[in-house]
Parts: sequence; C-alpha cells; structure tokens
Amino acid sequence: MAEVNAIMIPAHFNSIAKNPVFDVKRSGFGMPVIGPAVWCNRRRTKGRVGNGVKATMQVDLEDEERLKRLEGLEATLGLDVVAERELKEKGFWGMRKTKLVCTIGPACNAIEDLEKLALEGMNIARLNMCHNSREWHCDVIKKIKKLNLEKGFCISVMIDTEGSQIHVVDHGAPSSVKVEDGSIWLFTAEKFEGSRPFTVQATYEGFSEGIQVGDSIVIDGGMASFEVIEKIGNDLSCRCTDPGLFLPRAKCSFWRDGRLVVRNHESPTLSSKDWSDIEFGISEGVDFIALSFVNSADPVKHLKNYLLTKSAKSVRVLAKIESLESLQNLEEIIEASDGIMVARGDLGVEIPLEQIPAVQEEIISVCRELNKPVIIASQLLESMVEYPTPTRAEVADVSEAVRQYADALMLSGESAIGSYGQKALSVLQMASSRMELWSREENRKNFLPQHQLGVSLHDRIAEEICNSAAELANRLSVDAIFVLTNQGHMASLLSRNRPSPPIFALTDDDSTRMALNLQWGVFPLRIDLSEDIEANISRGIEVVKSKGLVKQGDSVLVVSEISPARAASMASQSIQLKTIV
Ligand SMILES: Nc1ncnc2c1ncn2[C@@H]1O[C@H](COP(=O)(O)OP(=O)(O)O)[C@@H](O)[C@H]1O
Ligand SMILES: C=C(OP(=O)(O)O)C(=O)O
Ligand SMILES: [K+]
Ligand SMILES: [Mg+2]
Repeated sequence: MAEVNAIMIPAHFNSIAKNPVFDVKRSGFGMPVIGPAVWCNRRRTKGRVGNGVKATMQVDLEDEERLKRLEGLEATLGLDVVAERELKEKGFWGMRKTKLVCTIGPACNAIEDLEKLALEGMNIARLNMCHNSREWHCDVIKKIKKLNLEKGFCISVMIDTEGSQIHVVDHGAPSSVKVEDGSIWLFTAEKFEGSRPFTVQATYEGFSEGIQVGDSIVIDGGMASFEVIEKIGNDLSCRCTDPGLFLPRAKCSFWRDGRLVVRNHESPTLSSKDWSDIEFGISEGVDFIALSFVNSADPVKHLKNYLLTKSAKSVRVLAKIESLESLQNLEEIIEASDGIMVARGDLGVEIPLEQIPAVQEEIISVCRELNKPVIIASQLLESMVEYPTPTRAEVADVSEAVRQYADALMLSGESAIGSYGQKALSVLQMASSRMELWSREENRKNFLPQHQLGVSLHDRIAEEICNSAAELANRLSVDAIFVLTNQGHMASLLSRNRPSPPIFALTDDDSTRMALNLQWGVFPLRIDLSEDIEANISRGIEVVKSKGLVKQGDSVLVVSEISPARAASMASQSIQLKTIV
C-alpha cells in the first residue's frame, strides 16, 4: 500500500475533473480514504468542482497502475476503442452510423457481459426504472463508467422513468400464466401479500374509475382480452374473451365500442417515484433521462427547467412517444425535447398495430426536420429473447428503421433478460451496416427536404453551412468530416443531412461528447479546445492521425464555428478542405 497525499489533475484533464466519477466522495478508486489529497482544477472547471477540494485517500499498487493509466487517458478520450476498430476494419465510409441502445437487465449486468455488449457496439445503456432496485441500477452505472474509464469505451447512460400507467403487480403466478377462454378473473387494486389464483392486482388505485360493465380489458396490446361482467366496489370481475398469456407486469388498456377509453389519470406524467428516480439519475451523472408517457410539451419543459435549477442542464431529456395524446401533440413535444423514443410497445397498446409503421415513419421525419435524434424501440428482435436467430420479418423491420434514417435502434428484453443479447446486438449491427450501404447508393439523390430551422441570421448561417458542407462532402467523396463543436449543435446539423462520410465531432465538453453518442454518424472526440481554431483543427486531426487512422492523401472537410464568446466580437463559420500530408 502506498499513501498518496495529492492527486494532481493535469490541465488537459479538466473535463475529467468535472466527471462525477471523479467526485471526491466517490473517487472511483474503490478504497478507503485516509490521507490528504488535493484535486487541482484549472481555468474552465473553476467554480464547477471548486478549486482544491480536500479529501484523503490511500492507493494500493493496482490503483497506482490505474493512476498511471489515467495519465495516458487523453488518448482514450480521443476516439473510443470500438469506433477505432471499426474504422480500421471497414474504412471511413464503412463505419456504422446508426447508434445502438441496449436495455440492461439481469441477463447482462455482470461487468464481463457489459464489456461484451460494449465491444459489440452498444453506444448507450438504458436502465428501465420500472424494474429492480436503486442499488442495482447504481451498480450498473458504476460498472459502465468504470469500463469507459479503464477500457476506453464511450457508452452513455440513459434512465427511463416508470411514468403513470396501469399495469399488473401480481397475477397469481411467479412468471407468465395462461389465461383460458371463458375463465373468470378478479381485477383489484387491493394490496395483499402472496398470490391468489385468478386474481390480478393492479398498480393504480383508480384503475377502474369510469369503467363500465361491457368494457374490454386488453392485456399488453392483445396478449389476452377480458370483458368486464360485474363491478364490485372498485374491483372488476372479468371473463376472458380472447385467451392468451399474462406476463409479469403486463399492461392493461380499456376499450369501449372498439375505441380506447381515454382515461384522465389523476396522476401526472411524472410521479413522485419518477422524481426520485430523476434525482438519482442527476446524482449519478447519467447522460439521458427518457420520460415515459409524455402527452404534451409541459412535463419535458418542466424537467428541463428543473435540471437548470440543479445545474444539470447537461443531462439530455428524451420524450417517449407511446400514447394517443402524444401523437396529437407531436411537434410541440419534439420541439421541447432533446430527442425522442418511438416506444412501440405501449404505442401498440394505444393505437391499432397496423398504424404503427406509418406513425414511426412520420415521427422520424418530423424529428429530422426539427433536428432531434430519434430512437426506434421495442420488439425489434423479440424472438431473440428465446431463440438464437431472428425472424426474417424482424430483420426486415430493423432494416426499414435504418432505411428511414432513425438515429438509433434499441434492444429491450433481448438484452435485458434474453439468452442471446450479444447475438441480438450483432444482428442490429450487421443489419444496420448493410442497409446503410444500400441506402447510400440508392438514396444519393434523396436529400433532406429543406426545412429551415434557424430564425436568427447566425443560426441560419450555421444551418446553411452544415447543409452545404454535407453536400460537398458527398460530392467530393471526402473521407471524413471534422467539426469543432461546443454544445454539439454544428455536429447535429451535419448529422441531420445524413452525409456518407463519418462526422468526427471535436468537443472539449464531456457531456456534449456523451450526448452526441445518440446522433446518427457522429463520432465524438474530446480534446482541449483553445481560441486558436487552426490549432484545434490540427490537434483533432493529429489525435486521429497519431493512431494511424488517417493517412497521407486522405481528404477531410472541416467545419468550424467561432462563437462570439470565443472570438471577442465576431462570429464566423467556415468550411475548409484539407488533404492530410
Ligand atoms: N433492471 C431490470 N431488472 C430486471 N428485469 C428487467 C430490468 N430491465 C428490464 N427487465 C426485464 O426485461 C423486460 C423488457 O424490458 P423493457 O422493455 O424495458 O420493460 P417492459 O417490458 O416493462 O416495458 C422487462 O419486461 C423485464 O422483465
Ligand atoms: C420502450 C417502451 O417503454 P417501456 O419499456 O418502459 O414500457 C415501450 O413502451 O415501447
Ligand atoms: K419505463
Ligand atoms: Mg412503454
């Protein structure tokens, strides 16, 4: 054991110092804290972490090793190891542009399994707060941050709130249970210990409000259906009309005369549990919060304002589109959010299944117009929860989402509880790479329908510069696009055009780096940026070049913006073409 008195964080680590992993209280070194240590921060972190925060710690030899590795960390914060490998194997244009999200559950929460998913291309780990304990989620977040730090991955963390929904707490059996035609079941919100046969316990006390005899209860969008035959107090006695399966935590929807009974939930979009999960997410330094059952822009605005007051505006807020109402307020929700998830699971409970493909295409297209990243979620490879190969129909569905240029694809049960999570991820990987190649050749002419976003002259210039840059990059077949970006705006404007070359986004802001993980075709690199734009560009290219990833003769297109804040008074944007010498 060696005792360390001071840990100096060199100047170029100032973004790391902001990282909660390096919070003094949770030093990330997993050891007792005993001697004085000073965390030194420079210019930019001043006031964020606070200069000279005092703490004490002791390191053993293995940790000394780790400290040494930290010294070399800037290199790993360049391009992440998976993107680097892909670039080496497939060349610039062959890099997979569609991002992959994996839901983490009991089938993959061991660090070895998380690492395998990372190697297989997971860009974002999703934690569904409906399931499992706070400690369990905390442990997963720690493991992911450890992998990022020690193994050079760049995996962002997303928490997904529970939201207000009526689902089954208990249906009388530990796992799934078969529902026979004509069998009689009691739906109740009464809390009881243990299980009672033919009794379904609902989460929400007011679940039966406004429900009448003759209404139907549809389980998980059609896994089984019941008819309400009697109302006994707040309980519903029901007969099975469409036999099937009751899964744990199955969701219930109510129908009358072939239409969904629109229910005025007393409970708001964000329940008290959701707020406490959000607090948890902020304190753990997650990168994204996905809000379930968003029906209007209000809860999104509310949360974003709250994050501002908590100095946590770097946490990006995603809205899940999974209700009838959310479709009616689609544009305002997209506008208010930092990104969207097409949550087809619950959406398929609320609208007829045959409408989902058209709705998905519409949401993707509005997201692209408004320049917000969009994730396609649920049942992409559902059969792979049980089987090692997907169905042809599933592969066609995945490919269609890629062809529609969604930013990201998501696995749910396939990775959380399935036996073939890594395989499922590799199917997504291969299917997206293949379809990207195909649509690149097919859709060259199919440029973005021009919808002008910017209002101010400055914003319009940035937008036009990025549109032109993407077109130029395609026409000249440059190898790569480099963009200097602080909050990620210029990078996202480029991504919106879905150009053929990869977009290497150089940023000095760690939260921007993690947020850009969700954007189509963007490969974030964290480097220190100075006022000297030329030096920044050279540095970014140097990081990639030093690893042999760009070589002499490669051509790159560089897009940069000097914001008024950086260059005393004048804002200017530029496009440059460079040939590597
Ligand atoms: N953290 C977790 N712990 C235990 N099981 C989980 C966890 N996350 C997801 N699961 C399981 O994976 C399944 C699919 O995940 P997901 O689609 O996110 O949830 P849901 O089916 O509740 O909408 C869930 O039904 C649940 O059985
Ligand atoms: C992703 C979804 O949300 P959750 O898994 O939280 O129900 C969905 O409904 O498709
Ligand atoms: K959820
Ligand atoms: Mg849902």
